[in-house]
Amino acid sequence: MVRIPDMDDFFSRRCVWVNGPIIVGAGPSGLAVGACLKEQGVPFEILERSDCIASLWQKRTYDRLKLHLPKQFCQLPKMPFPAHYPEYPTRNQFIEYLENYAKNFDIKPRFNQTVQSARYDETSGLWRVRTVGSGCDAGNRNAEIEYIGRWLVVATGENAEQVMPDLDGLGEFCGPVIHVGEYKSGERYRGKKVIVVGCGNSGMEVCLDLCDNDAFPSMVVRDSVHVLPREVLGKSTFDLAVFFMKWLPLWMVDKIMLILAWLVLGNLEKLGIKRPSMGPLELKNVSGRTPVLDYGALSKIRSGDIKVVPGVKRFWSKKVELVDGRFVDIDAVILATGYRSNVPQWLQETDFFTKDGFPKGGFPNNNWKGKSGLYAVGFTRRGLSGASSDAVKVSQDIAKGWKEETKQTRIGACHRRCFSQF
Ligand SMILES: Cc1cc2nc3c(=O)[nH]c(=O)nc-3n(C[C@H](O)[C@H](O)[C@H](O)COP(=O)(O)OP(=O)(O)OC[C@H]3O[C@@H](n4cnc5c(N)ncnc54)[C@H](O)[C@@H]3O)c2cc1C
Ligand SMILES: NC(=O)C1=CN([C@@H]2O[C@H](COP(=O)(O)OP(=O)(O)OC[C@H]3O[C@@H](n4cnc5c(N)ncnc54)[C@H](OP(=O)(O)O)[C@@H]3O)[C@@H](O)[C@H]2O)C=CC1
Ligand SMILES: O=C(O)C(=O)Cc1c[nH]c2ccccc12
Repeated sequence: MVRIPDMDDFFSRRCVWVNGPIIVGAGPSGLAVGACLKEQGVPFEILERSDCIASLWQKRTYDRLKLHLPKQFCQLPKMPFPAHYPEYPTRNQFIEYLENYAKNFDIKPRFNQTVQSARYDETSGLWRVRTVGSGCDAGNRNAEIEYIGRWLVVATGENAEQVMPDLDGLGEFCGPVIHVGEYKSGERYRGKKVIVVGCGNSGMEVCLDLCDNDAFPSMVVRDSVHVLPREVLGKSTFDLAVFFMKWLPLWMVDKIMLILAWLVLGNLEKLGIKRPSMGPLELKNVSGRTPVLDYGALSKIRSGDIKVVPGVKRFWSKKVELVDGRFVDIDAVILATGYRSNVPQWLQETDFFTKDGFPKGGFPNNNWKGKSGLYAVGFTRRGLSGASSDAVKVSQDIAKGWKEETKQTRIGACHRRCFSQF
């Protein structure tokens, strides 16, 4: 990377030339592309808004979190998990693995660099990526830098921003309100009545954690949700789904999943949990809604320790009014209302990315490659295994282009040297 002093512009924004791809995000996706590029000898720069790698995992996940999928579906390319890791590594083990991954491939992201805009300059054929310094480093804070390069890899993730729904009356509620991204453990909720809005994997597990800490959770199920057993006869449900998908069409695998769920978990409608009309895998494909893998929340629902309630009508200072007209006294609110991509906030491009911040086309089509050197990694709705497969494809494609361009530059330089002799 070369700093070009005479390109500092009128507002003294530094410009930095990147001889290779500019990667936005140092989560598992960004690290995986980095590792694959290193192997091919392609230089790159990773820009990360936080002050550490995998900030989602380090800063926005709760203490008891483990990977929901068996480890073979969660490892990144070219470096397996250590053999002593359990089938479902803990959050700390996963972070340790990622730290070692970065160290092993000598990946050094530029931290505290929030990408604010990225646009393709047709005239020069280059991407111009503007960052603003963030974090506590006073020298760096608010400093603007423009990174310029031939390729741009979007690796900011499907979960870049917390979804904070505009719930009626929430401003009038007197107690604490947090998004689940801020939740660490149920300790501070001991003895408290807590409403958890949302019943995805986060909402379910937080309710379980609240029970384990002697709190009294009510979980909002506003519509319907697919709950599947984590394992069937000691075999991971996800593993089974992947196995069946090799031989059978999706709708048939969905039917099998539902039969297995019914056999292991029984009929959930009695518990106030309706299933969507679409099957779990099809729904994940179409809308991104991940089926909940049951970690023990269902038995707490059965025992009445977790109350299932319908949608929220509005909040009052110390209670919540539900759509069925009931009022429930509450001390705290946890919004487990999901996440969204932030790509539309900074990427000035509408050909490849939709307004939801996902690449067009959808998995397994070519949703990793756009035009003019633009790429996406980690938007397949297939978790870490999808990110890994994207990273391999993207790095190979970029390496091909990079080698081609450097060869041409060398030939150009050679021509210039030859001509200069005359
Ligand atoms: C609680 C939770 C548990 C999960 N468990 C699993 C699991 O067990 N198995 C599985 O396969 N998947 C799981 N997932 C899915 C998750 O998406 C992946 O695990 C993984 O984190 C995706 O990696 P990523 O690099 O694409 O995105 P992220 O991990 O979100 O990383 C993106 C990075 O980009 C940075 N960034 C964002 N915007 C900007 C910007 N404008 N400028 C600079 N940097 C920016 C972020 O700070 C972040 O560090 C889980 C998700 C959550 C929320
Ligand atoms: N260990 C693991 O592997 C874990 C993995 N994860 C993953 O992280 C990702 C995010 O999960 P999660 O945080 O649960 O988010 P999800 O997007 O999966 O779930 C969000 C939930 O909030 C509900 N919701 C959204 N807005 C409202 C509203 N206004 N009123 C009422 N309910 C609302 C949704 O309901 P509706 O469906 O009706 O829109 C849904 O139930 C997922 O991919 C998940 O699999 C999360 C936790 C643990
Ligand atoms: O946790 C996520 O977000 C994932 O995408 C991984 C995942 C967990 N459970 C699943 C069920 C179907 C497809 C992906 C997942």
